[in-house]
Amino acid sequence: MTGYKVANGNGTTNGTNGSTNGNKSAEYIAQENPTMCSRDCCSGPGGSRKGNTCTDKKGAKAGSLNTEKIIPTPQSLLGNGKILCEITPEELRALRVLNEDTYPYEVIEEIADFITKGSGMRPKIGIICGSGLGSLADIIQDPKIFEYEKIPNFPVSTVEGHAGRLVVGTLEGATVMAMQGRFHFYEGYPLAKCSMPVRVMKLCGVEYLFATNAAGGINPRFAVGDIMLMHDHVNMLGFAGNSPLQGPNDPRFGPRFPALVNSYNKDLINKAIEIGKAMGIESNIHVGVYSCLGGPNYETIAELKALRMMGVDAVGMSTVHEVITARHCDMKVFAFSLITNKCATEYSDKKDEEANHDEVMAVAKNRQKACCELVARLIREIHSASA
Ligand SMILES: O=P(O)(O)O[C@@H]1C[C@H](O)[C@@H](CO)O1
Ligand code: HPA
Repeated sequence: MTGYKVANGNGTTNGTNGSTNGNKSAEYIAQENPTMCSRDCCSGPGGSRKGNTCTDKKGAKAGSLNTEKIIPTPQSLLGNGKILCEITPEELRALRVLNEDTYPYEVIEEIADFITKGSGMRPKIGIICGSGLGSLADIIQDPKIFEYEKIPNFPVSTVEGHAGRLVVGTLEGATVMAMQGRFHFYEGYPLAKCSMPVRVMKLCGVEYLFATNAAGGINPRFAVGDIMLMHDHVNMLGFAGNSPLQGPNDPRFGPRFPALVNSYNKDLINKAIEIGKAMGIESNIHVGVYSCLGGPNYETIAELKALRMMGVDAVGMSTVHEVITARHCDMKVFAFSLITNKCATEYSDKKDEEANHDEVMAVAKNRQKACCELVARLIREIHSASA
């Protein structure tokens, strides 16, 4: 095979003829090597890293293990437009999707088909569970569960408090699908990939997006455990030239230049305020502006001061790109932040004023009952109004 050949186990570097080459530390090689395929399993020292399960070494002679390390290059995999290793067209397509920032309509359609056929449902309401709020999906009845890693072309969750499962079922009579685990920009995913599941929801039949998050309270009136109903956002990643809608626009999802005023459905906000009153938690319910930063670090005092001056009430690391994607494809949006920590806007040496993810998770756990009730009651209202 072809590839990029580097130092072998002796610390020496081999040229194409296998001899030591003092001038180069590594060089491009083009040769047939019957003992290795070009996949990970054979690229480690001594051949297979995954328990010698490789089946591509048909020509290998017993005892002829090659200790040279071959790092595949694009050129080594593609020769005259032909794939030189054994890879099926489906695997090749999956690799392409994995490497692209945006998902073609057809791939999203396939994922949606996989979910609607697998669950036998066309959900009407989509829920995205924020950090520590996975219990929003636990109250779904007759759940059909899809692990992210088993959904074709789906990313995987890497953050604690985000289980990585899609739960489809019914809640208060309505058909719902919930993401127990979202994708964040700081995990290394481009924004279009972070919010791709919203488009999957759309093609599954979802009309309403419920997006939830854990957030730091910047508004001094907010207390830990309060719920802020989002009525607007400041898209800091957008200020920096980043958008989930970047790249070619597919009009089957929505227009090139969508308007975002009135993104957060006023009827749903008003209904949620009424529900908060009925639950006896009206003093813990606020309406405000959320801003998403890239993370994963929490904000500096100067950043928090600046956000406050801009009119931001709560800060987090998600949701905005999901809302943009949902509005682009004309979904109705309801979103709230659970205030898991108060953000300091004055300098202090107090360690307990520093945000940390354990605290975020603990507060979310404590408040999950109230969050679940709010969501369930609002879904009941939507469902009964449409019945
Ligand atoms: O997924 P959300 O926005 O709820 O998670 C927040 C933001 C970070 O992922 C994490 C920080 O503690 O919680
Ligand atoms: N900042 C950003 N993201 C967060 C915070 C915070 O203070 N709390 C929970 N998620």
